[in-house]
Amino acid sequence: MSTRFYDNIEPTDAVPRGKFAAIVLCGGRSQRMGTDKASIRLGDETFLHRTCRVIDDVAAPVIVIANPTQALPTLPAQITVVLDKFPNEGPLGGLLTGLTFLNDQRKLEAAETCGVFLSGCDTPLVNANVIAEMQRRFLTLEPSVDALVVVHESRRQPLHAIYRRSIATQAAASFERGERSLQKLLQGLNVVEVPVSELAALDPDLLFLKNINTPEDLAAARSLL
Ligand SMILES: Nc1nc2c(ncn2[C@@H]2O[C@H](COP(=O)(O)OP(=O)(O)OP(=O)(O)O)[C@@H](O)[C@H]2O)c(=O)[nH]1
Repeated sequence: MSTRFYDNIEPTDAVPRGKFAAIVLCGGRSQRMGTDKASIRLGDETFLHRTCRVIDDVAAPVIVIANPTQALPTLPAQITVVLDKFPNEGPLGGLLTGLTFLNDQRKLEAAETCGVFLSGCDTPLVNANVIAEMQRRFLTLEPSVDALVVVHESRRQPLHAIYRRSIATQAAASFERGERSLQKLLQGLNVVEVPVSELAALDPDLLFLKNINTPEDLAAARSLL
């Protein structure tokens, strides 16, 4: 389906709370790290706590999709934990679990939600200003656009993206076809890309994209704090 680059626009007013929900994925095997990334500490907080705290500033509700066998660290009280329906099947199954939950839960503010920000828990230097800028842009897009995705070094970042709630159908179809890749899902969606250069003024070192997957990545991230 079509892809176009987003034309730069001026930021508008603050985005009303409740317009955007968020899904934070924290299952997975953490094989490269050798220990569950969700519970690793960065400064005073665990990865998962920090990620949720920052995203909670700009999205509600924030849903954590966890593996049923996972021992989760303490989280801010307002964060909802949902068990992954497809544990260890990868991020697409986690996204599908989260979207299904949001679409089913009428009690949640999600009824008014137009978009869902998706993140892993292993980018704990995520930046609320960057997400808010993406939200402002998302609100200006036509309803036919399914997702707004950051592009860094020519690669889409599906775990730093806003998806329309309605793409649960496409996510389910992709999953049922046996696909497990968010990149593959994006190929079938109407995507608007945000070149990372357009967000760099808000986070010049692009810390928001720093994926911490290995002990070496962790040492580098800790040296920044
Ligand atoms: N809920 C859920 N989250 C997942 C799953 N697989 C990966 N994630 C999360 O998605 C993000 C990206 O995961 P990856 O780094 O690609 O994989 P990983 O399993 O965490 O790590 P490796 O085993 O080292 O590849 C991380 O925040 C993971 O916690 C899954 O099956 N379910």
